[in-house]
Amino acid sequence: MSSATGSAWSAEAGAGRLNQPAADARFWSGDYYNEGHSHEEIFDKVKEECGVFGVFGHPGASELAYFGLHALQHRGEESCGICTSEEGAFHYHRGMGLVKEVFDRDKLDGLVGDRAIGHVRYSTSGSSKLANAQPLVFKYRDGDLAVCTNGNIVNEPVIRRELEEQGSIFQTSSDTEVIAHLIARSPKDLVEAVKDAFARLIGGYAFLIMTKDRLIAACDPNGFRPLVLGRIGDAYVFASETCAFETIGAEYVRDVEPGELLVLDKNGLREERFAKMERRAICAMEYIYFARPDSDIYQTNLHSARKRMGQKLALEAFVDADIVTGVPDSSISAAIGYAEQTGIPYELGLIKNKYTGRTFIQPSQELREKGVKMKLSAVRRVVEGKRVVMIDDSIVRGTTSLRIVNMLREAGALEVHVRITSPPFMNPCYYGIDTPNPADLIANTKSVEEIRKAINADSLYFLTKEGLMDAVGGHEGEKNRGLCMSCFDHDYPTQVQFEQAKATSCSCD
Ligand SMILES: O=P(O)(O)OC[C@H]1O[C@H](OP(=O)(O)OP(=O)(O)O)[C@H](O)[C@@H]1O
Ligand SMILES: NC(=O)CC[C@H](N)C(=O)O
Ligand code: SF4
Ligand SMILES: [Mg+2]
Repeated sequence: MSSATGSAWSAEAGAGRLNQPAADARFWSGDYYNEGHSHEEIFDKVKEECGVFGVFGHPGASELAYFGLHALQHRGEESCGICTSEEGAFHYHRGMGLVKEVFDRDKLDGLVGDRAIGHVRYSTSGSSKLANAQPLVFKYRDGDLAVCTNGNIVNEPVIRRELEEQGSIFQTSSDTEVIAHLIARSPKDLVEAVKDAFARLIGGYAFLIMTKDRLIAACDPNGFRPLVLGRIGDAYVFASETCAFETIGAEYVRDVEPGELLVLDKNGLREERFAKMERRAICAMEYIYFARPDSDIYQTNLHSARKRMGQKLALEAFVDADIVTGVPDSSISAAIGYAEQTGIPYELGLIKNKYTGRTFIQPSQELREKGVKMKLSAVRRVVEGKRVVMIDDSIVRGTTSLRIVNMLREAGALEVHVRITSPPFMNPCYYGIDTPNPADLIANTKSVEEIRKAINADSLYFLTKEGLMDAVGGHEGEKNRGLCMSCFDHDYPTQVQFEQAKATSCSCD
């Protein structure tokens, strides 16, 4: 095993151990809180996205949606909703919070019908409020229409403005609403109207659309967001991730292809297209971080892919150490891979408190100042006196790494070497991930050596794009072998400048 040298994405401390005070001393002193910043702002980072779930032809549609959404909860915790259809009559319930908080037996019993679409949300377009919770439900000339999406429509501000100028009145500030308007205004048959509407969109999205007699699923022409089709008995199901199928006992059939439109009605399943596949650009962060390890994307299991990322990291940046530890939960798989490849034992050096949600009540000022300790703790007896390799999936603002490195040192680690299973995250995402302001992305303003110093690590290494692509498997013969990596390389697969119009075109929140 050789150690990597000369990579633009690696840095090592000079001779001797780093014992400088935490670079982010204001965090530790509690200044941010004292200045009135909320916990959410302080901990603001790349947020997950959204999850969609659909059922067609099952008497227990709302229950399946409930369990499916519960399995997809990691994709969005702000709000959720389920809309069912019973012979053309729609029933729906939406609320702010987690699936288990928003729904109970009574609510589910009220959601009758043999078809449903459901959603868990992290907002990317339009603020986090009930009006923007999905599925969005409308009445149009042919009856009820419900829509939900995972993703982001880059040119939504332009379409919204155009529609407003033609008289449309929007009920929400969500980008998802434009598709409903485009469909409703078209004189064509539903499927043709939906195809025309999608043809107008630029961005990354996985949509589910339900009308009185149809359920339609569609993915953008680049395939940024995952969407899978499954079967349970005679019924069809759709989900953002296959883990939802495991939960409800459905069988995976296939992934929905970029530019594809699947239509379910009384005649069964029809496979159509609204666009030819553009460059395939599946979100690399799905493989690195967002999706659950027990899910598969294009039949690649996420735990296995992450393990390979860890193995690649070991090959690219070996460091002599006593133990390898992963930052729970998302980096455990990669840490196992790094340990397997190097022969350095994998240890549980860090523990995550599973009861820490995003919106926990802030207790005393003293505890708030040590906020991170509510989420993660170092296992002193495991790390004390050890040289530790710490694997994480990403460094966004750098706050997590800094806190964890310092926590490991406080627990007695002799050295802390940080290995990251993604390239430096330096550009914003326009395709359904809520990223901090580019100026707050640490890799946007700092070199790898500067980041290493800022997070107080003995060495730091980011997996190369090539290592990442090999680990994922990719799709031979296509540019980037089928992954979007724009947040690492700024090579956006679609136009993105519309996004900038947002601030000026839409005054709503
Ligand atoms: O550099 P930062 O801005 O701190 O962000 C990076 C961290 O954020 C994510 O973890 P997070 O704590 O959000 O959740 P997780 O428990 O799902 O990994 C990610 O896994 C990194 O650990
Ligand atoms: N994270 C997402 O996929 C968000 C979907 C949609 N853009 C919204 O904000 O509601
Ligand atoms: S820019 Fe990054 S987070 Fe956004 S879709 Fe591409 S890889 Fe995923
Ligand atoms: Mg993490």
